[in-house]
Amino acid sequence: MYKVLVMDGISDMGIQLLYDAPDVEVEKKNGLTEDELVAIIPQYDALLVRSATKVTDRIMGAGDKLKVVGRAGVGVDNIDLEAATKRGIVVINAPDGNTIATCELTFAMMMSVARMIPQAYKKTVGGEWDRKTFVGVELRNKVLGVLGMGRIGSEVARRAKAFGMTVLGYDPFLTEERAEKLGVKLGTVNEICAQADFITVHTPLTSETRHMISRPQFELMKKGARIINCARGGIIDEMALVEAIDTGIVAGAAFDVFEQEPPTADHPFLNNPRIIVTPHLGASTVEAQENVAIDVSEEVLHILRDEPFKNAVNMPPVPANVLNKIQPYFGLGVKLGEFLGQTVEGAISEITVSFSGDLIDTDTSPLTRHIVKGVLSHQLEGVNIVNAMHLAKTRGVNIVVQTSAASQTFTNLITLTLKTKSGQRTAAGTLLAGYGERIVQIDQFPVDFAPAGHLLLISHNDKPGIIGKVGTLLGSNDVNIATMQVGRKTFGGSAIMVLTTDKETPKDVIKQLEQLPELIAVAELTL
Ligand SMILES: NC(=O)c1ccc[n+]([C@@H]2O[C@H](COP(=O)([O-])OP(=O)(O)OC[C@H]3O[C@@H](n4cnc5c(N)ncnc54)[C@H](O)[C@@H]3O)[C@@H](O)[C@H]2O)c1
Ligand SMILES: O=C(O)CC[C@@H](O)C(=O)O
Repeated sequence: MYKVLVMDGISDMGIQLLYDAPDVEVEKKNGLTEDELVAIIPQYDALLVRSATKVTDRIMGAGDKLKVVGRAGVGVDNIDLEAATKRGIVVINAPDGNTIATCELTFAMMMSVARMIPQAYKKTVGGEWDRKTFVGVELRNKVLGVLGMGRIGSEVARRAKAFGMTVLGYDPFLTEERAEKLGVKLGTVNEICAQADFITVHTPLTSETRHMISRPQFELMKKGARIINCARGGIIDEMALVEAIDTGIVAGAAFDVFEQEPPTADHPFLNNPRIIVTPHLGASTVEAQENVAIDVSEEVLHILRDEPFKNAVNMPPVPANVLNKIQPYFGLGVKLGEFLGQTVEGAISEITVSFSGDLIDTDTSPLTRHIVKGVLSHQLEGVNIVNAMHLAKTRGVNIVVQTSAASQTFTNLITLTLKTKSGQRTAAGTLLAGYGERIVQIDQFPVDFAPAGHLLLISHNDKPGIIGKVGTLLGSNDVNIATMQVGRKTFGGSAIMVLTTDKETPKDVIKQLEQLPELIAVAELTL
């Protein structure tokens, strides 16, 4: 008999499947502390949670029989994935079940912010009959900017069209064909900020999306813009928003999520008459809670019964013989993917991986998953080696895997090419005895550096003095260069420079570098 512990008030209707299973015993509990969970978890084979329970390393460490942790929802920020993977515990989520609920909350928020419904309600029930203060705006003929056009963003865009809005969208994975199908015009974040009357965000919270709307973006906005965040706290800079309201740029905002949840009593959103708030209710509908609970229950049963499953967000076991051979390359594969993934702009349409040397006569698919994970990790939340291929496929990214008989120079070589609308970029990496992971080629240029830390990738014209100029500019801005690699094909032609710096290069220093006449492009990467 498998024992399943269900926390956080997950829908009973949704887990009926588990109650009905002859080989499962279900127990429901709420509000346990970490210590209490650590004490009881050894009895259970599966743990189901929403977002309230933090599934920590300690809890999983105590879960002697624990095979699976199920998250009834999308975000797995409350589960220590690394700890689960380390212990062979499968973590599953339910990515589709709350899309409509969150999309509809976004619309409710957009209409509420347009018509100030919560503020009007508060005054009316307080005994005031104030019809002058609450003159709102219509959605029809307005421009809606949608940042993040995945499951929820696409549904929001569809509904906005029905309201007669023009929709501008931005998503690094949105191709023109898909945008056209959705009736969405593509734009950059800054273009959208400058043109939209309403802006809604639907991205994960990543290092790239944290504060993607901050003071510079607010400064671009039309007077009277309205902002909605039903995705994750931190995508919009909360303090910059309050400032933009105070200076009259933003007319209103609606937030379901906060940088810190719950927000403290003195949070500036809580007493601002232009900001309406809800306590992370995006997924809180009867239907969504049932959907996510059904999805997660089905998967938990598959995993407990050793049947195939699909929504794992962490690592599956790899056969020992394959693992022994290819495990040493996993780190290189991820780094190579992360490196090249950060150098391309726009939607990736094809990822080509070519293995040569020692890597040709083994099953490289787990290694390919690591590489694809690395490529996608800057754009997508929760991407890992279990779901990387699936995510690439659902976003229309074609994956080509090739082997080439031998590498003339290296005993092993992984060559990665990413194709986008604006062209393609290639990088190759090798595991070098005594030196570890090295990137040895970028496009047509031979290089040799360790893919780690803060990097500056500079394309430039091979002119005397350029290295000195870059070095002086960085040095005078207190950016210390740890290593430097220069690659060129011909004297005086185009060339590439890869610098490792001891700290992140500030954005204004990048701008100064870009102004050097010999420089073609500068990219700042962190690995
Ligand atoms: N408020 C709630 O209760 C609630 C409920 C469900 C989901 N969510 C959150 O909503 C967000 C969207 O969920 P989803 O199911 O649509 O996810 P999704 O993965 O389907 O879509 C996210 C999209 O963001 C895009 N993206 C990544 N980086 C970007 C960037 N820098 N700029 C623009 N776009 C970028 C991705 O390409 C992807 O298409 C997530 O943060 C999720 O955790 C909140
Ligand atoms: O369980 C919840 O209510 C949170 C839902 C949401 O944030 C998610 O990521 O799915």
